[in-house]
Amino acid sequence: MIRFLLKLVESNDPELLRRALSWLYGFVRPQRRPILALLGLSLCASLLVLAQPWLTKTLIDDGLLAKDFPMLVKVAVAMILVGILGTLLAGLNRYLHTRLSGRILFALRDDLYRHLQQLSPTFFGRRRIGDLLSRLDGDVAEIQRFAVDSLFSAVSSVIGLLGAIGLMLMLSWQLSLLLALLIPIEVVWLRWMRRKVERDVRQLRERSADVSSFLVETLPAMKFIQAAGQQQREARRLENLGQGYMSQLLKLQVTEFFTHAVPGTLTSLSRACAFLIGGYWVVQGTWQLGALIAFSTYLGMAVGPVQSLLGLYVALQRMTVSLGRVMELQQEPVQVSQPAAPRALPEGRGELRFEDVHFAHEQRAEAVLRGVSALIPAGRKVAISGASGVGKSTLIDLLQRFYDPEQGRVLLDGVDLRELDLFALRRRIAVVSQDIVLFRGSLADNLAYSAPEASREALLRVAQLARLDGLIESLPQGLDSQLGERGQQLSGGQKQRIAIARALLQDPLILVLDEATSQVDEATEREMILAIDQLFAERTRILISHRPSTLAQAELSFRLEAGQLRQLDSEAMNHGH
Ligand SMILES: Nc1ncnc2c1ncn2[C@@H]1O[C@H](COP(=O)(O)OP(=O)(O)OP(=O)(O)O)[C@@H](O)[C@H]1O
Repeated sequence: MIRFLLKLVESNDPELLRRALSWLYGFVRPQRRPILALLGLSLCASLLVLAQPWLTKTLIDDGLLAKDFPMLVKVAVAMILVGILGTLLAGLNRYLHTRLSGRILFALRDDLYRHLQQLSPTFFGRRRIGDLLSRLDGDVAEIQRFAVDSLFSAVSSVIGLLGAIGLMLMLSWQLSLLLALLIPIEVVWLRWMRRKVERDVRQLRERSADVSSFLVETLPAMKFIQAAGQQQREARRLENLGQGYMSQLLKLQVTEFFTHAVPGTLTSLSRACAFLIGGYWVVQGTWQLGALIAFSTYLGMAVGPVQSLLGLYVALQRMTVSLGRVMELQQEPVQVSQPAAPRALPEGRGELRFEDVHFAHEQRAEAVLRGVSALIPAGRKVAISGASGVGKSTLIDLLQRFYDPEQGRVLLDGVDLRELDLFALRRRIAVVSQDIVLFRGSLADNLAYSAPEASREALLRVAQLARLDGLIESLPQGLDSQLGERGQQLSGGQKQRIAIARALLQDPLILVLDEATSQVDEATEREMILAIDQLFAERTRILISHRPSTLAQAELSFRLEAGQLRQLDSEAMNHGH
């Protein structure tokens, strides 16, 4: 099957297409039995459809024209039964078909989403969310439509075509020669139009991704846009994007119109020919009226499948475009993955060692970390300072294995992070960073995000440690109050305190506060850090801040400068930075 499809599609990269098709086949394969059952049903439905014109012919020639009333009644009853059975089968087919295609669609999307879940922040930084959305949504649906719908459409078309041709030959082989003229012309035409359709479809998908990207970017930033007074500009941008989409859509409509119009016109012409020639024979008395009517119906029925088979050819191109876009995501390499034989976290207390760590972000000329070597002893409170953009957060990203060092290693209690169980590692390193993620849901849900099993008491305790009691009291339903989209109704400091409480609940081995208290007043910050120190006296704590008062509380101080981490002696600490 895959080899057959590969032959049909001319691709610039047959190897990629082969991989894409076998990826796709992986989702169709588990559904073999429902597919076979449905194919059986489709076969019955197609045969019933083929039976109708033959019954009409019998009704006219053997009943009406032969003036045989009992025959007329028999054929009429048969027609009613065939009609009812056909309707029932169509309904059942539709239901089972929707169920099958839904299953395949969700399996495809789940697989893709799981893959995206393993990709690095660099990938998400590079990609527009709207574009990802349109690939996960529109393109995946397009593939699923093809994988399921086209299969059935192909089968019923082939049966319809062969059945119709067979019956036409039985009625009149001479008139059937019309098909020998009609079908090749259609095939040549549709093959020629194929490339244009493919190109237009890809462009349309890209225009549609532009619109979703625009909405995804601007809706959350509405307050900023209003404050900057740029509503007009954004409205105009949407208008332009809409026009871009519209003109591409119209272009595709025109291309598709011509793709179908030529075969459609040819069909009407050949049916007219059949009526002229066949009609002449009926008038001459060499052919029966019922046979002529049945023939012309079969001619229409034969051309339909040819069109839909060739339409499938166009749909196949469309699907290849979508498959290409989806495969781009599916093939995106996972930079950081779970080791083949992950080691459990060592029993130590959280000693960190950086050994000659080098790291450069993708597409940046200069490395941010150029030989970082440092020992962060277990159970200590350590400050890391450094100019903005020098790479402090990047260092923490390496600690959580969002990236791996290009050279050198990071060790936790003497074990290279790359050997450890990735999930256990991330679970035991809690990082409160500058970007705080809050989901729609209650305050309690948000606090317990990384530790969903946490008890109510534990939630209240961490909330108190993070000085959230005031906020909880002021909310109408306390811990169970809804936070709203991305916590927009909260102050910056409140969001930071929620993030800290959430990290505490994770019971980390290493707690990193990366500018985590920058929006909290100094007195509250001191209280919180004191509370954390009491709770985690034995754990490693890393504070990253630009605020001297925060840094002054640390037992050890490091400064990141020129890609290297330097330990400051206490004198340097006292003189500030
Ligand atoms: N995903 C990324 N892709 C490319 N470059 C990046 C990426 N993330 C960060 N950088 C770059 O790496 C450098 C270090 O960034 P990082 O966020 O680690 O700095 P920082 O010291 O934490 O800064 P700040 O104190 O302002 O938070 C910056 O020049 C930044 O532009």
